Amino acid sequence: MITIALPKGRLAQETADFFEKCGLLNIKMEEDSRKLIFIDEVNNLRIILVKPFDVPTYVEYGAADMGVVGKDVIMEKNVNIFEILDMGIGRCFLALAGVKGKKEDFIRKKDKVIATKYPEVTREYFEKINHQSLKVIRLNGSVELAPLLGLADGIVDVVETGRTLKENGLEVYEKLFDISARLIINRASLKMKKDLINDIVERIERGLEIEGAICPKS
Ligand SMILES: Nc1ncnc2c1ncn2[C@@H]1O[C@H](COP(=O)(O)OP(=O)(O)OP(=O)(O)O)[C@@H](O)[C@H]1O
Ligand SMILES: O=P(O)(O)OC[C@H]1O[C@H](OP(=O)(O)OP(=O)(O)O)[C@H](O)[C@@H]1O
Repeated sequence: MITIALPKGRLAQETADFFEKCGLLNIKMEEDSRKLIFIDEVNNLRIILVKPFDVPTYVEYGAADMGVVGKDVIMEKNVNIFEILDMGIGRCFLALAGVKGKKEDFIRKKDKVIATKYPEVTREYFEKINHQSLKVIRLNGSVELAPLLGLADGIVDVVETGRTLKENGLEVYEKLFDISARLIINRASLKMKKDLINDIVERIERGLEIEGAICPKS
């Protein structure tokens, strides 16, 4: 049996629909259900629902053989997993943003404070551009409030339509990375359950109508 960790939240429905389309989900997951674990006897699959930031943890430790998670989370958590496929869903981008019209002030400021759900990605980015004095404040959501209330000079956050930034008087200063949901695999499972995993990956690839990017043969 293969255990797949799917993210609760905004990616949940799209991922479940996609798996269904690939013939990989022969069970009904009621939207208002509180169940976190589902068995698909037909496909010999166990589906677990976890918080997006916990998907890589379940996969890294082998509690799940595979999982679906945003590239933003993979970058932030820096876990030892195998990222096999871009599923092309949950498209958005990570951006550095701040108060509209204040980008030049932001650039000139020496001791910058950035609020974000992605402290690691943020530190790495500012290191890469050789910015010396940075304070990162970790928030869990509504990050756009931080520059408005003087908590931070800017934010690093996910942008999809740009509506949240716009409605709060902010703008993108710099686009950092394109994001989409990825299929990730536990490294041991990749070896021990190679055939079962290859079968799932192939079905997903067929669903994506792409070729290549299959499990390494070793
Ligand atoms: N507009 C968007 N805002 C945030 N994430 C998005 C958006 N569009 C796509 N995504 C992707 O969806 C994933 C899950 O987003 P979601 O908002 O459900 O999780 P979360 O904010 O990490 O969870 P929680 O609300 O529990 O903190 C993100 O990691 C990202 O890859
Ligand atoms: O560009 P947009 O289409 O407006 O989407 C981006 C917004 O969506 C996410 O927030 P979410 O709704 O997950 O709420 P949160 O602030 O609690 O993270 C993200 O953190 C942005 O705030």
